[in-house]
Amino acid sequence: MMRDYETIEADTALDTVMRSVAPLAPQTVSTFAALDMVLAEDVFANEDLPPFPCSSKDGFAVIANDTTNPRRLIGEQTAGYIADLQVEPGTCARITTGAPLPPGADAVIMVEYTQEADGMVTMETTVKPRADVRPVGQDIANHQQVLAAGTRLGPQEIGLLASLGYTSVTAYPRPRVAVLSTGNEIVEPDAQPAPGQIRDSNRYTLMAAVQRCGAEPVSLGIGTDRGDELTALVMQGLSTCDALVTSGGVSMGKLDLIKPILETEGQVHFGRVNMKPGKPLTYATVAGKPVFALPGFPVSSLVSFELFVRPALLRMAGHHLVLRPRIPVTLATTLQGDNGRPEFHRAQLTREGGNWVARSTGMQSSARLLSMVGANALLTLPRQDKSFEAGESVMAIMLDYPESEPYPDPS
Ligand SMILES: Nc1nc2c(c(=O)[nH]1)N[C@H]1C(S)=C(S)[C@@H](COP(=O)(O)OP(=O)(O)OC[C@H]3O[C@@H](n4cnc5c(N)ncnc54)[C@H](O)[C@@H]3O)O[C@H]1N2
Ligand code: MOO
Repeated sequence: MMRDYETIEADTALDTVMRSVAPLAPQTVSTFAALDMVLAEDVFANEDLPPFPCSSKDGFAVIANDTTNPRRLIGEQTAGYIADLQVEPGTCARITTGAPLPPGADAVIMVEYTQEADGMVTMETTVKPRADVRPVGQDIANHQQVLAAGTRLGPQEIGLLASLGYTSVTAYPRPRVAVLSTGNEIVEPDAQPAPGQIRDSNRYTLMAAVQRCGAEPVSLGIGTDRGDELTALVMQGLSTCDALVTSGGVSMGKLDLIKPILETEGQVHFGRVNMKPGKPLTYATVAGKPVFALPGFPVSSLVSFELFVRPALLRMAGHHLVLRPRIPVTLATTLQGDNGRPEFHRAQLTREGGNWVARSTGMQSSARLLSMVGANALLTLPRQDKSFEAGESVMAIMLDYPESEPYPDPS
């Protein structure tokens, strides 16, 4: 006999999920495979950068206060080694950008301000001491803290770590997430469905969504509606992964087996949420790991993922910022209200005259994945009898910041 699940509000459901997940144990990872991972340690410089005084221009290394003109060229210092040169009054050395400043010199004059003839260099301007010289430690001083634990590693942080020789760092690992499709009617996308069958889209949608939030998807394939088979797949997923996401089989049908399996193997925290789409969304923990049993309809599963699974996976990966931005938007057209459940209405936002304007993606059936295609926002429409009027302001969850300006046609 299936337990009767209380319907809870979406906010309460998210709270329940977020309370039960924690960041994974930090690991040592390659700096160069850590894009978008979260650093779990403070990082300090172990050397000065630049490590030697060097030129920031192509020109001549000189003694700034020397008044001799022209000066004798004693040699050249290019980047990558130390030449045997000593700059003294009356002399100068050719130098290139990034090359070490020869001993004796204290400034660089750009080649543009000089004339060179017969081994002599005429300076057409004066320079001050330290001009165009990058001193030791100017960019980073030894022992300085350069990154803080909790930082998300982007291109610049990865480059910074490389510049200090840190080829590995301690970071929160990417959660491994098992993804399972369920249902007797579901077949692989490359199959020709027999009458009554449909192709699996959810597993591919959800694995892509897992990857988008920086986690690692692991396919568990398709499970048919048999208790023993589904139980084995659930346990297999949890034995190798940090979280499990299933789709289908959580509603009221006689073959909707997922909830009872999760009840037997672990603890179901909720099994029904007051939202459209996604009402039968079920959340459980089994062996201490989160299990998200998403509804089978393709839009219901993806919207549920976006609202509940994504923030949980981000928290497991050590992120502090886990929620999408919420902004007020103006409706371009009238939308019918739903007096049954609060709705997450798929829409496209565009920037018009300083406002974000929302256009519905059309028919909002939970089966119609096209209602997600092109959507960059979910309008959060409260439950109400009357319609939402064109020009009215509603709140929206931004799914992606859309690029807001086209690049002018170069032709
Ligand atoms: N008597 C009731 N029936 C239903 C209720 C209800 O409250 N009482 N809730 C409805 C709502 S709301 C939803 S959402 C669905 C969710 O049901 P399930 O999670 O059990 O999903 P299924 O029945 O297995 O599938 C629903 C639908 O989606 C198709 N599907 C399933 N998996 C996939 C997949 N991997 N790829 C593509 N499409 C998939 C499946 O064939 C069905 O058409 O329940 C309502 N029913
Ligand atoms: O809650 Mo269901 O997701 O509306 O179709």
